Amino acid sequence: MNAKQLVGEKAVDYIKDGMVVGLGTGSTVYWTIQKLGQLVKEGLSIKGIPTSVRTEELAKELGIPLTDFASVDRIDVTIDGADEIDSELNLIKGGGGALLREKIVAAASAQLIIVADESKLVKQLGQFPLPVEVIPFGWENTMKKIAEFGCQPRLRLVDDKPDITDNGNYILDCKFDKITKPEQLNKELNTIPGVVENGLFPNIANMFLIGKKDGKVNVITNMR
Ligand SMILES: O=C(CO)[C@H](O)[C@H](O)COP(=O)(O)O
Repeated sequence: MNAKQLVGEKAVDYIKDGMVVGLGTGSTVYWTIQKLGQLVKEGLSIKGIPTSVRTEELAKELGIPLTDFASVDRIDVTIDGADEIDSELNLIKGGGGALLREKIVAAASAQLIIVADESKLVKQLGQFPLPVEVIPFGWENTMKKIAEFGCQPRLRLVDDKPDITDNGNYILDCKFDKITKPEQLNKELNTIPGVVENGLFPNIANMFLIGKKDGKVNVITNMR
C-alpha cells in the first residue's frame, strides 16, 4: 500500500457516526472518500460537504450522503491533503485548484485533519508555487500586483487555455524563493483587488497524518 493510501484510509478512524464531514480534494483524500463509501455501505451515518465538484462526484458515486452550509450549523471534522507542510505547521494547498472551497470548509470545521505523504514536509514553504485564485477580469493587472510580493506568477493553463476553477476563476501559480512569513503574506495577498483567495493555510490544521515510506503513519498534533 502506498503512503497516500495508508494515511488516506487511516483518517476514517477520526470519523464517527452522526458527524458532518468536510471532504477535501486530491489523490490522498481520494482514499479517505473511498473508505468512507465502504463504511457508509456498512451502516456508517455521516453527511459530507465536498470541497470541489470532483469530490462531490466521487462521493455521489460511492453513495456518501451530502449536505450544504444551508442545512447544517457545524462541520465536525474535515479531512484534506496538502502540497507543502512546514515545520511550523503552515500549509500550501491548491495544487488541485480547489483552494477556495477548501479554505471555506476548513474555516468552518471544528477539526482539520491533513493527510499527506512525507514528501510534503518541508522546512520552509515556497518550493511549491503558491496557487492564488483570481477573478478573470483584469487578471493580468492582478498578476503584476502579486509579483510585487517578490514572486514569479504564472497563469495555470489546461490545453493552452486558462484553467477555470469550480468558482469560474483563474489560478496563478506563484513561485517564491521562500515564504518567510506565511501568516502575513496570506493576509496581504488577499487585500489585492482581484485576488479571491490564496493557498496559504497558516497554522489552522489540528492534526496531521503523515505516511512514511516504511509503511508507518506519523501522527502530529498541533498544540497551538
Ligand atoms: O490542495 C489540494 C487541492 O486543491 C490538495 O489537497 C493538494 O494538492 C494535495 O493533493 P494530493 O493529495 O493529490 O497530493
